[in-house]
Amino acid sequence: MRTDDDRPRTPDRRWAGSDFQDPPRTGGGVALCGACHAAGRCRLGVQRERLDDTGNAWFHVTCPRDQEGGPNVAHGGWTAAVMDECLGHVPLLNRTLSVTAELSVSFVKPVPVDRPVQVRAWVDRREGSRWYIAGEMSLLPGGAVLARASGIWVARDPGHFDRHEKWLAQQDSAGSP
Ligand SMILES: CCCCCCCC(=O)SCCNC(=O)CCNC(=O)[C@H](O)C(C)(C)COP(=O)(O)OP(=O)(O)OC[C@H]1O[C@@H](n2cnc3c(N)ncnc32)[C@H](O)[C@@H]1OP(=O)(O)O
Repeated sequence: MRTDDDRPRTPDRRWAGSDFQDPPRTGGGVALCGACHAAGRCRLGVQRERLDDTGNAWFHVTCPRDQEGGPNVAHGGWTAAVMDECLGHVPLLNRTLSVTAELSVSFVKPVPVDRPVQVRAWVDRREGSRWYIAGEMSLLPGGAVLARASGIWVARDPGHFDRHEKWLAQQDSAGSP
């Protein structure tokens, strides 16, 4: 029986001609990834983003109720995903496609659901193709820190995803071990 996993992979036309450096954005300036592009909104709840003159990127985020973990607080996976998303947008805001190579998250306080929080992200340093990026999530108003994150993003050329598709096809044609 054929399953979803067996379906031949066809080129994804949504990205045709895209260099991935200038993705579609919402009215709030939020860069949309593949599935969020289709949904027309950031499904993680990032509502606004901007880069200021000093190199800080600012994000307004609200944890959706369907990401609740404990009562009225976010699942930790949501917090990690949002930090990945926001920190990873810093190269994009500088017109550079990159992918997450490493991510470390400190969960300082539970994050309330259905309540706006703020994420600030900045570049600590750059070495070769590596961007060392850090950030923190804080409560609004007041600014109490809820989470901190840091990681390494590696700049990629637009052929990154095509090369991955070819690599995947090679893995599939190699068969089971
Ligand atoms: C809006 C549309 C855009 C969508 C963007 C979406 C972004 C994402 O979703 S990211 C998703 C999660 N991340 C991923 O999928 C990444 C998966 N990993 C990879 O693709 C590869 O391991 C990758 C690219 C990180 C490194 O590949 P690799 O073949 O090792 O690259 P290579 O050319 O040898 O190394 C490149 C650089 O990365 C460094 N590097 C590689 N891996 C790591 C690592 N884990 N930690 C730190 N540095 C690393 C190398 O030292 C090298 O540095 P330099 O250029 O300064 O010499």
